[in-house]
Amino acid sequence: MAQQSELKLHVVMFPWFAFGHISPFVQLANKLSLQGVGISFFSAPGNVARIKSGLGLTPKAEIIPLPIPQVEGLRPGFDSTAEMTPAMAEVLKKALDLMQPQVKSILSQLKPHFVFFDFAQPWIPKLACELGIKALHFSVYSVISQAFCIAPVRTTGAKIPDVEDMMKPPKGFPSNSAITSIKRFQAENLMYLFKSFDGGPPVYVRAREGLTNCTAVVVKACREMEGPYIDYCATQFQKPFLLAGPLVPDPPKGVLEDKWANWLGQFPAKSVVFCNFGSETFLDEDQIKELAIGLELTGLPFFLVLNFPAELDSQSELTRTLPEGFMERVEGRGIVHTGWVRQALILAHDSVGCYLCHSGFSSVIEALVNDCQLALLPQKGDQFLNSKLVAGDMKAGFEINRRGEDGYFGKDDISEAIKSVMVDVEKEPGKTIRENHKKWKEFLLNGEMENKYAAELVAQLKTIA
Ligand SMILES: C[C@@H]1O[C@H](OP(=O)(O)OP(=O)(O)OC[C@H]2O[C@@H](n3ccc(=O)[nH]c3=O)[C@H](O)[C@@H]2O)[C@H](O)[C@H](O)[C@H]1O
Repeated sequence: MAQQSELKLHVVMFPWFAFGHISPFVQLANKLSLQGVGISFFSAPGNVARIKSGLGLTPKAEIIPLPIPQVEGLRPGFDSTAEMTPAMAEVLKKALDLMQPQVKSILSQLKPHFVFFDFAQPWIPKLACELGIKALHFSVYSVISQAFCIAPVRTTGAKIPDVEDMMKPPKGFPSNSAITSIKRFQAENLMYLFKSFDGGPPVYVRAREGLTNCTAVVVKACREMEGPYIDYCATQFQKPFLLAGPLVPDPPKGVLEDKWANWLGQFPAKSVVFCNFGSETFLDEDQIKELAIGLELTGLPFFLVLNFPAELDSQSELTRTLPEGFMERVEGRGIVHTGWVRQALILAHDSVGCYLCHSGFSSVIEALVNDCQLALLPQKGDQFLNSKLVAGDMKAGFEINRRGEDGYFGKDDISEAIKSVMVDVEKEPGKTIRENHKKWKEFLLNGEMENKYAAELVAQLKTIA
C-alpha cells in the first residue's frame, strides 16, 4: 500500500457551465496539477476550447466533453450561460440533472479519488458514493457570500427568509464583519436564491443539499481575507472547509490586440479607467446613461465595456442606450466596446489604473494583483457581499454610493468614486484604499502563500482519499 504522502491523486473537475464558475475550477486544476495531481475536466463541448487554453499549466489534463441533453427551451450548441437568457440558464440546470447516467458511467471508468462539483449538481455526492468516489463541493463564491446568504440558520424549520430578514446578517454571523446590514434592493435581489423556476429546486436548496452531503467543502479563499467567515461556515454546515487559497490567476498569456494596446498606450501610466461587468452582468438603460456621463465628468480616459442579454442585438443596444452626443464629446479619450475582451491583459496594461466593475470575485482578484484601483458597482447575488468584503473588511476598494430602495446611482456617484481613488489620492478614503490595495497585491502575489495553500490542500486530500 503506497504511503499516503506518495499517493498520486486523480480528481475530476465538474463546474456549472458558466465562465464565472469554469474559471475558478480551471485555476484550481492548475494549482493542483503543480502539486502532482492528475486532472480530468468535465464540461459541455462548446466550452472545451476556452477551458483548454486556461489549463495551460495542466497539459496532461483530460477534458471530457459532456453533450447537454436536448431539453425544450435550450438551443443546441449553446453550452454556457454566457450564451443564454436567464430562463434558459434555469432550464440548463434541469438538463444537467438529466446527465446523471452519463456522468455515472464516465466516473465508473475513470475511478478518480475525488470529484469536485458545483452548486448545480447536488446529486453528485450520492452518485459518487455508489462508486466509492468522494465528492467535494468546490464553492467559487466568496465565503462571506456563502455565510451571509445560505447559512442553514437562515432557514430553520424550512422557514424561508423575507426581505427584512435578508437585509440583516444571519444569527451568529461574525461580529467583527463590516456588514451590519445590506440595502433593501440587494436583499430583494438575493430572494432569487429561494425562488423555484418551473417547479425546479431553488438555488439555495441545490447548494444546501450539496454542502450537506459532500465529504468536505473546498473554498476559493484564504484565512487572511476571510478567516471569520470560514470558521462561521464550518460551524454552520458542520463540514470541514478546505482552503484552496485565493486562486490568483497565472499571469495572462499572449498579447493584447493591437487596437486596444495602441489605444491604451497613448495615455500616461495608470491614468485609464477600465470598466467591465463580467461575462453575465448587464446594466439597464438608465444605469448606462448615468455611468457614461459619470465617466465623462471625471475627465479621465476610459475604456467602457457594456454587454447585453443574449436575446438582444448588442451593437444596436449600445447605440440606443448611450447618451446623445456622448461618443462625440469623449472622442479621443473614451472608447466603448461590446463583447468579450481579454480582461486580464487589459488590467495588466501599464496605462490602466482603475477598474470599475460588478464585484465579480474572479474579476476583483484580478484587479488586486494589478495596479487597478477598485470602484465597486455590484449588480446581483454574491457581488453585493464581495463588494462589502473588499470595500468594508479589506478597505481596498470604493463601493459606489447607491440608493437603498432601488439601487439607483447617479453620474456624480460614479465620478466621486473614481476621483477618490484616482485623483484625490492624498485625501481619505483614497489614501487608505490605495495603501491597502498595495498591501493586498503584495500578499496575493506571494507565490509561497499560494503554494502553501495548494500543498496543504493536497495533503488534506491525501488524508481523506
Ligand atoms: C461566481 C460568479 O462570478 C461572476 O463574476 P466573475 O468576475 O467571477 O466572473 P466573470 O465576471 O464572469 O468573469 C470570469 C472570468 O472571465 C474573464 N472575463 C470576463 C469578461 C470579459 O469580457 N473578458 C474576460 O476575460 C474575467 O477576467 C474573469 O476571469 C459573477 O459575479 C456571477 O454573478 C457569479 O455567480
